[in-house]
Amino acid sequence: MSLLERIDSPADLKQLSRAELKELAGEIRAFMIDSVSKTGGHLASNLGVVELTLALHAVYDTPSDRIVWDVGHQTYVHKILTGRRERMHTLRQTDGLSGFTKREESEYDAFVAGHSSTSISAALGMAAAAKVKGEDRRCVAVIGDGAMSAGMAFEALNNAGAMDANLLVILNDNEMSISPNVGALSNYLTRLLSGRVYNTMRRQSEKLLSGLPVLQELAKKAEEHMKGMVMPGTLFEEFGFNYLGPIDGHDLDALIATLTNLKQLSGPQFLHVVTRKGKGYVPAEENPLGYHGVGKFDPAQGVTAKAGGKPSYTQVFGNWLVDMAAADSRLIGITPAMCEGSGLTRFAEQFPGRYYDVGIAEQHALTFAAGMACEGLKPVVAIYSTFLQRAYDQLIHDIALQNLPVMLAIDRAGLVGADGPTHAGAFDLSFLRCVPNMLIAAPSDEAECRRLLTTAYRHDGPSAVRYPRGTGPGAEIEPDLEPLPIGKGLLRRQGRRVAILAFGAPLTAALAAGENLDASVADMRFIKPLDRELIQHLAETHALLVTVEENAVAGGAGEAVAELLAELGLATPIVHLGLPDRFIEQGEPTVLLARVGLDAAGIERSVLAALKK
Ligand SMILES: Cc1ncc(C[n+]2csc(CCOP(=O)(O)OP(=O)(O)O)c2C)c(N)n1
Ligand SMILES: CC(=O)[C@@H](O)[C@H](O)COP(=O)(O)O
Ligand SMILES: [Mg+2]
Repeated sequence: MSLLERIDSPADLKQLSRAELKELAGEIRAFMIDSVSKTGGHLASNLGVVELTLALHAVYDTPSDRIVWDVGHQTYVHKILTGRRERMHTLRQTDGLSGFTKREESEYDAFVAGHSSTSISAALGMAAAAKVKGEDRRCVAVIGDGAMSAGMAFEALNNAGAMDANLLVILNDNEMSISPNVGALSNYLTRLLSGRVYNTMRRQSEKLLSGLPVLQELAKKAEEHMKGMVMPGTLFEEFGFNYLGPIDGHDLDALIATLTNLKQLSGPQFLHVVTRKGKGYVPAEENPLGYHGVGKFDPAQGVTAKAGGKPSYTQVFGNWLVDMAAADSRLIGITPAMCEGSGLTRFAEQFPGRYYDVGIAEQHALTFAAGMACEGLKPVVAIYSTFLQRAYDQLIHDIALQNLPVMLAIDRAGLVGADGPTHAGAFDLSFLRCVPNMLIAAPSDEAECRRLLTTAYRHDGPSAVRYPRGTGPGAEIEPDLEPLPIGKGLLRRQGRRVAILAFGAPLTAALAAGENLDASVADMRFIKPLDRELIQHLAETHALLVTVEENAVAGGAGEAVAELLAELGLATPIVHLGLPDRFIEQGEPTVLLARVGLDAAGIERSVLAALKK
């Protein structure tokens, strides 16, 4: 029996000798590489935190002590150690384990994550709650150097450093976000590690430590291991934390000794740990970006690039951006730390002077774009629907209120599959369409995507084009940069009695359902402004209208159509198909769409049920 097979909870871990823990780290890595190669997942980040996770569960008394993992994409080791090893083959699959932390899944998951930079706030809240309730527990936030760059992390540090909360923040510094980390904080951390700050600080720390017996002891231990040092860190000390580190995050002895000491200290503590993303699997160490999120792969071969096939919507956007940038020197491309995922790689290479990765900073990304737009430039912010949620006030207050020509290229609109509810783009149509001045479009295929991108870009005001993760139906893309008429849809199928109004990607399923039902089917293209004439015509010539969208029904495009019918005084019955009023778990996209009735069969069923009524 392997050591790993003996671990069903952190209590089992505490029975192991130090040598066994080290052996276990190797077993966990081998297990994870094998497991993730079959399920897909965030491999590199997890390989980097094996020792840190082991040390945390060996030292802290979980689940009573709270460990809050930032983003939650690096919690596979935590899952393996907390009774979920045997379900790891279901990770990110339909009805399987979540790829992130999830409170319903385990009492060891202290907080739900998926979006970054929330861990310090949440752990601080827990620490403050423990104090209010008179409970004795430690609260730990584990945050990556990428996640640390977000404003929210600094809001939390600002609050925590001035509070007497028993909070430990562990900065897991691997010099990577998804792509290489960017920004002044990242430069600062690099300087800290390079020793320039470190050496000066070390001299100061010797003085400072003379009055602190526990820290002195800790310093000695760390020195014994020749791996780590104790020193005050300028920035984090200024925020009111005791800063410790940097220590080697793959040295179990140093980690356990340090955490054991820190556990005894009260007040805000900050531990800087240095790890290597992808540690222990050479292809991932050499290419942490390529192994941040992987699909299934052969571990012996590593991840291989797939050639050919239909371009994804992301690629359609990326190609359009390069072409439009060549045509218009005012175009600026902005990403909040999602260069590859948003399809900006070619643009970044070809137009480095007009490309901005602003870090994990969605709010800043939008206001930064607004500033550029004020000066006559044409910013395009490439952003996932789910992360745009972070920047809502910036959209309203800094962009729409001033009617600035900032274009949002909203990727991952609708259900996203394996990432699940934290990453679903379920709400953008609802929260965008109530904002004055917005132009909002949703393409139903790749060719239309390119044309709607041009339409939105040429529009002199705020605009958004939303498109889904993955590929579309495979439409032939014209290379030109021709816009479409704003607020005009297209009747794609003339039928009888029933008119299906499709917004964006669901058009393909709507057309299939329309064939079987002999229904009219319209490709609406625009959510705002709506095609009033087309809707009025369809309402006057059909007995039933059915709207279809991959967005929450509540507040979505369908409700916009209903509002228009009411305004026009038309009483045509209308049915709204879209995402229901609950969060949709992760799974195979086709399965999920079928479950929410947005595949062809589901649309057909809903229409027939409505006709019966
Ligand atoms: C608000 C938000 N924006 C963007 C992302 C996408 N994202 C997920 S992980 C990640 C990089 C995080 O880097 P870091 O915290 O250093 O963790 P690492 O992957 O290096 O372990 C990004 C940008 C996100 N999850 N949440
Ligand atoms: C954890 C995180 O937020 C990202 O890594 C995300 O999982 C990427 O999603 P895509 O695979 O859709 O780019
Ligand atoms: Mg990192």
